[in-house]
Amino acid sequence: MIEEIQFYEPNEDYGFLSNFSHSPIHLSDVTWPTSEHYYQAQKFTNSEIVQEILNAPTPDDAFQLSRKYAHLVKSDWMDVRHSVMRYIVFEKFRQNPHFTHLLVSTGEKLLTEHSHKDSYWGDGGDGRGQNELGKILMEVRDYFAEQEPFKHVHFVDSAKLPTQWGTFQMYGFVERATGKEHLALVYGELKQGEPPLIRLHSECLTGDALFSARCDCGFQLSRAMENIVNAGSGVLFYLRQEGRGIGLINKIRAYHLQDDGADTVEANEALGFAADMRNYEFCKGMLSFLNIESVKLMTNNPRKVKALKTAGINIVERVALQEGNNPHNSGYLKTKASKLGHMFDSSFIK
Ligand SMILES: Nc1nc2c(ncn2[C@@H]2O[C@H](COP(=O)(O)OP(=O)(O)OP(=O)(O)O)[C@@H](O)[C@H]2O)c(=O)[nH]1
Ligand SMILES: [Zn+2]
Repeated sequence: MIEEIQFYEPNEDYGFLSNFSHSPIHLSDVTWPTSEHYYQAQKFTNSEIVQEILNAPTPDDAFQLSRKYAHLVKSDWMDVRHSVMRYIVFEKFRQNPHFTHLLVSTGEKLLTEHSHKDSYWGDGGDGRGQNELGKILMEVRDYFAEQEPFKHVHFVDSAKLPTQWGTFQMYGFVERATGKEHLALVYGELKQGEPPLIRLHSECLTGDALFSARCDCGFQLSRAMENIVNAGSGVLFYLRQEGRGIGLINKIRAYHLQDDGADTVEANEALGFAADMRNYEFCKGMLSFLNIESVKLMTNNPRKVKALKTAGINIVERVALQEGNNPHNSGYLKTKASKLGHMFDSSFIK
């Protein structure tokens, strides 16, 4: 049974789908406040009417103006209105990527404009209408679902996450290629043009949750969250890449080999894995959802720096995150430096 999303008012659930939702659309040298403004204005050839509709304070006013001048609608409007609507809905999402992420995140659901006033663009309120706007939205969704950066993750939901340092807003994403569930913990306000302090933290159950001293992850995680709160804003991306991508059980097998003398790279390779199996491509989708283009990145790992640069993310600053050196992990840290290129100060790994 295909799930259905019914939308109508811009301020209700899925309101971004409505033509009345605020979504600036720049066409040649004009900025239309909503797709509704543009659609209603195209009914007329009289430039003064077009200008009056463009300047209408709300989409509802734009709609009322087109009713007021109904006797002046151009003669071929009924022949062209569908292509006008399709064009402006596509442009709305092309120019407002956050909305595009939300649209793509509706997955395969049926999108229905639940409008008792309109049985052409909507369902007529009784489900018997043509729902032409819903059909256009699903077509536009299918297109963007295969495009960068929308194809990597679906946003599902967000909720507050109070912590000892401060309260983050937790965003849940599902990676389309693997089904893995990744998080973005956002603190404070992410301001356009101000690169936020971020961390791409790879999941380490033993370090992050079981207080393990044989790696530096848990120490880094708490420090990173504290740093973000102290900076006033930022994002901790929690990536389900346990064991540098080989998973928890394989990491235990790798630890066992390390208990018998192998180093962290040799152990992975003895199990038939590369030293590091992680891929960060999908992070593009989460960064784009949050409208982040430049970052200050907390890491010691040159591969992460490279991965983000390859993903087109501008790293304005790399912030070292050297935490938790102790007798149980000093060999591990030394191997990360010598074999995986981790950038540690000599004072950190004595
Ligand atoms: N396979 C394997 N994974 C490990 C081992 N120790 C830690 N990990 C995993 O390594 C990941 C963290 O990678 P690190 O190299 O510690 O740090 P990084 O995230 O690459 O780099 P930083 O951003 O500087 O912390 C987590 O997924 C851990 O589960 C190990 O001995 N073997
Ligand atoms: Zn760890």
